Amino acid sequence: MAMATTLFVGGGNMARAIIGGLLQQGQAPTSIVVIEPHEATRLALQQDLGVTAHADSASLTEPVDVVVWAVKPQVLKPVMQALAVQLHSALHLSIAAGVTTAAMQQWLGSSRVVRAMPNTPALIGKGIAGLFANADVNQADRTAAAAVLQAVGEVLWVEAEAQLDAVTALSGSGPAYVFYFLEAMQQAGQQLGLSAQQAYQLAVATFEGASALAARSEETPEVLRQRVTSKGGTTYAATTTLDQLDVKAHFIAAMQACHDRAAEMAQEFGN
Ligand SMILES: NC(=O)C1=CN([C@@H]2O[C@H](COP(=O)(O)OP(=O)(O)OC[C@H]3O[C@@H](n4cnc5c(N)ncnc54)[C@H](OP(=O)(O)O)[C@@H]3O)[C@@H](O)[C@H]2O)C=CC1
Ligand SMILES: O=C(O)[C@@H]1CCC=N1
Repeated sequence: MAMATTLFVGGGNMARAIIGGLLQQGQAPTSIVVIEPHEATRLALQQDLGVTAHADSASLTEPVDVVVWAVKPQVLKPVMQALAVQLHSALHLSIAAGVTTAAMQQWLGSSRVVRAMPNTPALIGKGIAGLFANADVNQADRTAAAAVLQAVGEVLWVEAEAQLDAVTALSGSGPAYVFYFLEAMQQAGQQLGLSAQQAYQLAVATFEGASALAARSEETPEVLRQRVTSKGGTTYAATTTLDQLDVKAHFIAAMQACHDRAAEMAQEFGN
């Protein structure tokens, strides 16, 4: 029998991304088990990644060290409660948006709970995840939980649990804003006479280049923006239009809505 160390409950998009990272880091496929009710998803995980996937916990015979909870927040409570006794001795790492450590500790009857907010660039090892654990969680458990997410990118600990809702508004949902922006740039490029493919290539390369420049530069984004903006030139025409339309304020409002939804989900799915 394989010695299981990591169990994923829920084998969807995020679970798959993290499992891929763990395997790339050299974790043996035999040490990763997934519980996933959807048969096609189970088969894909087994065939593509070589991990074991069960339909439910009845077939779970392996000992489990770390459980990664990767189901939707809506179903987390009943799923956790159903498996709490069976997984009592494990360290629990939840990636579900909104749901608090206090609620999960209660459902699991365990204090060994770490909460994380990862993002989908984890799929290519370029994720960033916010992590939170309350004072009950010891250093060894914090390190073990962080190691799971470090397999797919950077990690950032926050001091207050509420800050995870801000992490959600920034980096958790953030990739969607970037893709939204790419869609807009592609659409504009086409309207301005480029092909869809040309516009997309230019937009993606611009995002990649500008992000890499920001990451390497010591300057603020404001200064970097000013360097693109020649006096009376084209960028100025674009950014003054953005300012006139109050795009920054609208963007901040969108992120506020994201943050507020995360906090609301804690009430909706955490009781
Ligand atoms: N996607 C993202 O960018 C991010 C997501 N998250 C969080 O990650 C979690 C998972 O999200 P994501 O991967 O996108 O969602 P998915 O819907 O892709 O994955 C969830 C999976 O859990 C399965 N599932 C449902 N019920 C059970 C059960 N009882 N036992 C085991 N598995 C079950 C679902 O199967 P079925 O489809 O058949 O219901 C599905 O395959 C969410 O809590 C979300 O808040 C966090 C950060 C970023
Ligand atoms: O949209 C969501 O609820 C999840 C959490 C962060 C990204 N996706």
